[in-house]
Amino acid sequence: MAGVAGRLARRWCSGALRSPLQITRFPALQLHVCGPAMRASQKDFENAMNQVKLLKKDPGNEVKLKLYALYKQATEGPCNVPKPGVLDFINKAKWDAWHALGSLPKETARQNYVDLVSSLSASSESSGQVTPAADRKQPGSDALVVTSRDGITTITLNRPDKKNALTPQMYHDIMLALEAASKDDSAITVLTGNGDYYCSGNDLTNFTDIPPGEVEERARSGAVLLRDFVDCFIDFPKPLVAVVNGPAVGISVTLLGLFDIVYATDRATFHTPFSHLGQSPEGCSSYTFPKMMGPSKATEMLVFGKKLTAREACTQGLVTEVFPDSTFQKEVWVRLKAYSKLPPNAMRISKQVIRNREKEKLHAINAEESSILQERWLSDECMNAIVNFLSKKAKL
Ligand SMILES: CCCC/C=C/CC(=O)SCCNC(=O)CCNC(=O)[C@H](O)C(C)(C)COP(=O)(O)OP(=O)(O)OC[C@H]1O[C@@H](n2cnc3c(N)ncnc32)[C@H](O)[C@@H]1OP(=O)(O)O
Repeated sequence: MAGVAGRLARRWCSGALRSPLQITRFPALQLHVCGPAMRASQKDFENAMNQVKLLKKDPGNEVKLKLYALYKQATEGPCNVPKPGVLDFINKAKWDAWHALGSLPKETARQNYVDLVSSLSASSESSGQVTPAADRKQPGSDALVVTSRDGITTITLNRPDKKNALTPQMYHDIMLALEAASKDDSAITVLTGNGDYYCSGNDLTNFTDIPPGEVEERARSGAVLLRDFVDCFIDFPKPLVAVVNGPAVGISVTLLGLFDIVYATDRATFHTPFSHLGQSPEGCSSYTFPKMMGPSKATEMLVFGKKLTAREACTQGLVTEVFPDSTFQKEVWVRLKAYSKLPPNAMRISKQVIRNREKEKLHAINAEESSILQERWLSDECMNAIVNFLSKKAKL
C-alpha cells in the first residue's frame, strides 16, 4: 500500500488526479456527531461532502481511499465495475478500496462516511482557518463553501489566493446560499472568509474583457446584480452574523451595516476606497454609515477612503466586538454556538421587529445607489483606477 500511496500522493501533488479521488468530490466533515444508534440522513451526507472542502490539511491517501470507497458504496452500492489492470495503480487502489467493502449496505456506508468525516473534522475544528489544496480553487465551483451544523449555516468565501474578491458567480452563489439558509432549520447564518482576508470587495477583473459596444449593457447588468444582491441582505429573515477574519474592502465593508452582529479579529481593517476607484457607496452604506457613526465619520470612510482598524470600527458601531486574533475563531464560535441554541422563532421575530420598519427605505436606497454606481462604472475616473490596479501601478 505504501508504494501505491506514494504514487497517489505524487499524482495529487501534480494535480494529475482528478475526480473522483479529488478531495472536493468527497464529502466530508460532518461536524455534528451521530451516535451509533443514529442514521446519517442524506442531508448529513451532503453536509459532509461540503465540509470536506474545509479540511485544514490533506488527510492522507489511506483516508482518501476510505472516503472514496464509502462514497461510492453509499451512492452506487457494491463495487460493480471491472478490476483495472495491475499497472493502473491509482484506479486499482480505488477499486480495491471499494471492492473491500463487499455488500455493506448503502445506509451503513453513508453513516460510516459521515462518522469518518466527523472524526477528521475534530482535529481541524479549532482554528477554523482553511488551507485548501490548489485543485480546489477554481472560480465558480469552490469559491463559496456552505456548511450547516450546530444550528448555524456558514457561508465561507473561499478564494484566499485572490483575497476572496467577489466574482459574478460568487454574487449569484451567495444569493442562492442566503435563500437556502433562510429556509433551512438553522437558527443563525454566518458569512466569513477563508485565509488571511475576509474579502477584498468586488473582483476588479469583472471590469475587463468587455467587448466594445457592450460596456453600457455590462454596467446596466452589473447594477441589476448589485441591487438584487444587496436586496437579499436587506430581506434576510434570521440573525445574520459576519465573522470578519481579516481585512475587508469595498462592498464587504458596506454590507456590514445590514448584518445583525459583526465580530472581528483585531487584525481586520475596514476600507471603502470608492473615490480612489472613481466609484460611489453601495450596500446601503450611504444611509447606514451616517446613521451609525454620524455624517462626518461616514464621510471620512466613504468619501475619503479612510481605513479603520477593527477597534476604530468598533468605536464607530460598525463592529460589535473585537477579539485577539490568536483566540478569535475559538471565542467567536463558542459564542455563536450558544446563541444558536436560543429559540429560533423568537430570534427571527425579534430581528424583524428591529429591522422591518427600515426595509422599505433600505430597498429605495439600494436602488438609488445601484443606479448611481452604474453611471460611475462608465466614468473615466473609474476606468483609469481599474487599469491602474490591473497594471499594478496602484495598491490601495
Ligand atoms: C456587481 C457588484 C459590484 C459591487 C461593487 C463593489 C465595489 C467594491 O467592492 S470597491 C473595492 C474593490 N476592491 C479593491 O479595490 C481591492 C483591490 N485589491 C487591493 O488593493 C489589494 O489586492 C489588497 C490590498 C486587497 C491586498 O494586497 P496584497 O498586497 O496583500 O495582495 P495582492 O498581491 O494585491 O493580492 C493577491 C492577489 O489577489 C488579487 N486581488 C486582490 N483583490 C482583488 C480584487 N478586488 N479584484 C481582483 N483581484 C484582486 C491580486 O490581484 C493578486 O492577484 P495575483 O496574485 O494574480 O497578482
